[in-house]
Amino acid sequence: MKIGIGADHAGFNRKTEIIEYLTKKGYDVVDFGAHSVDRVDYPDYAKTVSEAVVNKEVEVGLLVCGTGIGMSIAANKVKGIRAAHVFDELTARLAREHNHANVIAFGGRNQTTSESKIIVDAYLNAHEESRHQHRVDKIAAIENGE
Ligand SMILES: O=C(CO)[C@H](O)[C@H](O)[C@H](O)COP(=O)(O)O
Repeated sequence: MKIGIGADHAGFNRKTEIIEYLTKKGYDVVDFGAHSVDRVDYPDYAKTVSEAVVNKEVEVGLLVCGTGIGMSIAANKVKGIRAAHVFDELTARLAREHNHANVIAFGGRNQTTSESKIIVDAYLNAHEESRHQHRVDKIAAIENGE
């Protein structure tokens, strides 16, 4: 699976750890920056990763900022993105199963590395449940102004 990942300065170190973790597991991880802890703006990275998901350059996106909130808000402005702000194993799993989230956002400042790894594993190992498709379709209808 090809995964896109992005972070701001607050998520940079966690991004680095997650890239190493996922690469060792055999995932193909594309790093969309940031590339240092220099202060940057999270919407720039949310946009880049989200566009890569929509354009099918990657299958899913992972976004890390301080809390995950800003990244999720920004990512959801990109048409076709269902970004979930997740904070534990359950929310990460259900984001995929129920909400068909194609992006997850989480915090580099409010959780530990091992908690982030649990979140990422839960999301990547989960599968979209077809019984929720009609609800996801209704989200798309809202996005399309229907
Ligand atoms: O905006 C955020 C979450 O909603 C992110 O956590 C940012 O990383 C955070 O706002 C950055 O804050 P800083 O004080 O500029 O480091």
